[in-house]
Amino acid sequence: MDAEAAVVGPLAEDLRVLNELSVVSEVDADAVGRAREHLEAARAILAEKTLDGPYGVRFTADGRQRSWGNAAVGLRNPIAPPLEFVKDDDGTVRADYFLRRGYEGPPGLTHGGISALILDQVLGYTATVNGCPGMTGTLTLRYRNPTPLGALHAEARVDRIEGIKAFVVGHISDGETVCVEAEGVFILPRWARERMAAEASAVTEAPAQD
Ligand SMILES: CCCCCCCCCC(=O)SCCNC(=O)CCNC(=O)[C@H](O)C(C)(C)COP(=O)(O)OP(=O)(O)OC[C@H]1O[C@@H](n2cnc3c(N)ncnc32)[C@H](O)[C@@H]1OP(=O)(O)O
Repeated sequence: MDAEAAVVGPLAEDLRVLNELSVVSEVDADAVGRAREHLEAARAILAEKTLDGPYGVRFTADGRQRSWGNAAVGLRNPIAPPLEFVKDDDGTVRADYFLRRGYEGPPGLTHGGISALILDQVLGYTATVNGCPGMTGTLTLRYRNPTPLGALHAEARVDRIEGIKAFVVGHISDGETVCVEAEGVFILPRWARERMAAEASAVTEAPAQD
């Protein structure tokens, strides 16, 4: 982990813990007031200098991609569980992750929208690392069984690629039972196709160099 990650990663982790405590703390009103004074002091420090827009995608000096603001994988984003992916030799992508009690939907269970967030990211990443990057065109979910909170597993594989479209399938399980199944269509957008075509044509038309 680089030096910046070592600073901002723990901040996001602190905020994940605070998110959960906001839901489950049972301290009295006076204690909540005291905690909020500390949080206000922290907010004022962090707000001293901020970006003007979203974090976006940045690159390290050695070319690695940083999606630190991403809501599913972002190192800096306390909303992200975060997910960390492992790619198998056959192209399957897996992630073991842990959902705290702040991700609750039905009582005691994972919110269905959070499962959608995770599957969107896992399936989209799978398309990308298998050579067919694109935006989510369609994501279809089947909630087969209730999804608990806590330790969970997601995985995905490319079913087929048709030109600019990757059809990816995956699921979330609690380690034993499949809870949510997903199918996604990931499409290289028209603007990206046009840019790639323009770049290819510029290379073809460039005068030969001696
Ligand atoms: C390391 C990086 C990892 C990245 C992981 C990312 C995970 C997260 C991904 C997201 O959350 S992305 C955010 C959610 N998605 C969007 O906001 C996408 C918004 N929609 C669009 O940008 C465009 O509608 C889209 C890129 C999906 C398609 O626009 P195009 O102008 O490229 O479509 P076009 O009309 O040229 O159609 C191209 C083909 O796709 C098909 N198509 C278009 N829209 C579709 C759709 N929505 N679903 C399925 N197929 C679709 C269309 O029928 C056609 O098929 P054929 O070539 O077979 O004729």
